[in-house]
Amino acid sequence: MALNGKIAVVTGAVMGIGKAVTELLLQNGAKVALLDVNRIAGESLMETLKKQYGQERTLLLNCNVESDEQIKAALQKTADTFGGIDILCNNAGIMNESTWERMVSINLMGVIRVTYVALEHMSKLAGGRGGVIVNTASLAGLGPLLNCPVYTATKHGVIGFTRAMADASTASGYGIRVNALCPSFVQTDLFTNVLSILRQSSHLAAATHQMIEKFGVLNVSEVADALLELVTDDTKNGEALIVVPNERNYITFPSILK
Ligand SMILES: NC(=O)c1ccc[n+]([C@@H]2O[C@H](COP(=O)([O-])OP(=O)(O)OC[C@H]3O[C@@H](n4cnc5c(N)ncnc54)[C@H](O)[C@@H]3O)[C@@H](O)[C@H]2O)c1
Ligand SMILES: CCCCC[C@H](O)/C=C/C=C\C/C=C\C/C=C\CCCC(=O)O
Repeated sequence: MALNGKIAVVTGAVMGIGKAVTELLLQNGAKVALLDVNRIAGESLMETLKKQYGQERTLLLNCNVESDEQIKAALQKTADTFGGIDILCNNAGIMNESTWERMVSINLMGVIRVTYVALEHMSKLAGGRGGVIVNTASLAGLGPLLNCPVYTATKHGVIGFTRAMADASTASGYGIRVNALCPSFVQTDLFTNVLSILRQSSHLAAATHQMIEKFGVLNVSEVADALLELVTDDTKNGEALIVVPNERNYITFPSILK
């Protein structure tokens, strides 16, 4: 898919990975609706983006992915303003094991909520043009992050949802590819904040630090580049792309159900 003139929605768009993805989509000619709950960072980012990419290519929408009402309003506003939706990046996510129900609601249910509303705009069966959805999962969607069992579960859930939606799309003719991105640790506020909690606590801290040493820490632009591959490569559907420093790999899943 060539990106020039395409219309993208990014959730969790104003910080970290979402911000880098937004900037890369804009650099490649797309228009981007930025959905986020952080109004202050959002408004400050919009000032910069409008100066750099013009007044008409970005839209900041206050949208909590826990709210169906806000999601519906945000996607309708995007479609009305830009003329449809071609690309959805489900990226909003948190890591907080002590408020784990909220984490499930954002990390997994948020992806499901936004996807179902987006289908009404994107699916060829609903009058849309088709397109592509990329879900930011994690390497923790493919194996355990030992002191984050619920986070691990949400990301496994995102990968399962991604693969089932990809197969459903092919079988039903939605015209939408659906893929998951699985980065290892990434240098963002989420990572820094969680590390500071980790330092104060936990007999599992040493094991986690070993994992961080083993995998290394990505910068956000490496992650955004990998996400762009999943958006632009029309052969990719139902894929989970692992991203670690200096390396990307597509997962081969067992073929029990095929
Ligand atoms: N940082 C990492 O090490 C890492 C690694 C792999 C995957 N991920 C995943 O990448 C995604 C982005 O993480 P990040 O590290 O950039 O985090 P971040 O905290 O830097 O940015 C997250 C963004 O999401 C927004 N957000 C949070 N809750 C929201 C909600 N309910 N509705 C809408 N927006 C909301 C925040 O305001 C923020 O702008 C998450 O899904 C995370 O699980 C992160
Ligand atoms: C090899 C798996 C890589 C997973 C990356 C994951 O998506 C993001 C991780 C970000 C930071 C993780 C660092 C340490 C986690 C350890 C403890 C966190 C405790 C958090 C809590 O109790 O809420």
